[in-house]
Amino acid sequence: MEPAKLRIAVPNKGSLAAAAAQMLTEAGYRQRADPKDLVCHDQANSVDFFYLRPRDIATYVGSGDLDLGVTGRDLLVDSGSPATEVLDLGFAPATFRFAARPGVLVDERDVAGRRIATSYAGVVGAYLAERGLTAEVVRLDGAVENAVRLGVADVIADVVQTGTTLRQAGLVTVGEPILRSTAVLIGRGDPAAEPAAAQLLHRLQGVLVARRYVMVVYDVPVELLDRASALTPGIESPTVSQLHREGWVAVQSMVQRAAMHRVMDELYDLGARAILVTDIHACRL
Ligand SMILES: Nc1ncnc2c1ncn2[C@@H]1O[C@H](COP(=O)(O)OP(=O)(O)OP(=O)(O)O)[C@@H](O)[C@H]1O
Ligand SMILES: O=P(O)(O)OC[C@H]1O[C@H](OP(=O)(O)OP(=O)(O)O)[C@H](O)[C@@H]1O
Ligand SMILES: [Mg+2]
Repeated sequence: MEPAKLRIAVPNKGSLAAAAAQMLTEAGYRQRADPKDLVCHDQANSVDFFYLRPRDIATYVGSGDLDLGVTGRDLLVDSGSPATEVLDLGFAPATFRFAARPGVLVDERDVAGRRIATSYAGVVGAYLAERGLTAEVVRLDGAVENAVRLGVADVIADVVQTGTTLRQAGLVTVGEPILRSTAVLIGRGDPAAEPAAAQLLHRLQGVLVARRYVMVVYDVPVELLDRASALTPGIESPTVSQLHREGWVAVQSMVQRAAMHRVMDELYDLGARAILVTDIHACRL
């Protein structure tokens, strides 16, 4: 068997794993059938996928042993690896923040001199160093919200998504997030220089656009076409086709999913009819 042209790290479990595999599947790549598999060969695309702990992915990509990887921005920063962010994949959004018992800290600078529990010692260390603050960093593997209750630390620095875990532990966030994270594709150097990597990048960008946009089709009297087009300018320009009915045209255009209902209301109020919205399964702009 010929060696694969591209070797990619994918999270094997945790918050990123299912969404990463889903996105790669939508981009046309083969993913493992069994969640215990360590490797998946995608022969058709000449790609090998390696399933690794998300925390280790930046290490493999930074060393050049793997070409690309999917991980969290916070994990990339924490690793100190020379790997860099290639594409924001949008899923698994989370903030990374300080938290303590209510009233203990007024702002972020008050973490100085405290014991800070975290499983992201790299992120916290860099934050303190940048601001010239000193504090004792207590490294833990997880469930750090318990550290205050158990007396190991005064402050925690951890991933916050819904805030439920913090509330349960009786902690409140302090100041602005230390960083905002999402899942990212990481690489080394210029990944687009390698054709197989450039293709993966294009396919993932296509998935992101397909998720962000819907296709809107509607009929409108020709004298309202300019105003309707202004509501649905699309990415390039809307497609306009002749209708059999005299004086009417059909218009087709990509619209941001988040704006879809507002745009439909505005089109209807303008006089457009038969407004249909469909999902985009894949695209290449
Ligand atoms: N609610 C969340 N909890 C933890 N991580 C989250 C959450 N939402 C998004 N993430 C992101 O997922 C990544 C952490 O994933 P990881 O698999 O290491 O942790 P996990 O889901 O807590 O799994 P585990 O702790 O079981 O190893 C980080 O990039 C983090 O920002
Ligand atoms: O703001 P929330 O929606 O509550 O999510 C954030 C919490 O979820 C994660 O913990 P996880 O369950 O992964 O356990 P861990 O600390 O052992 O990793 C993370 O470390 C926070 O504790
Ligand atoms: Mg966790």
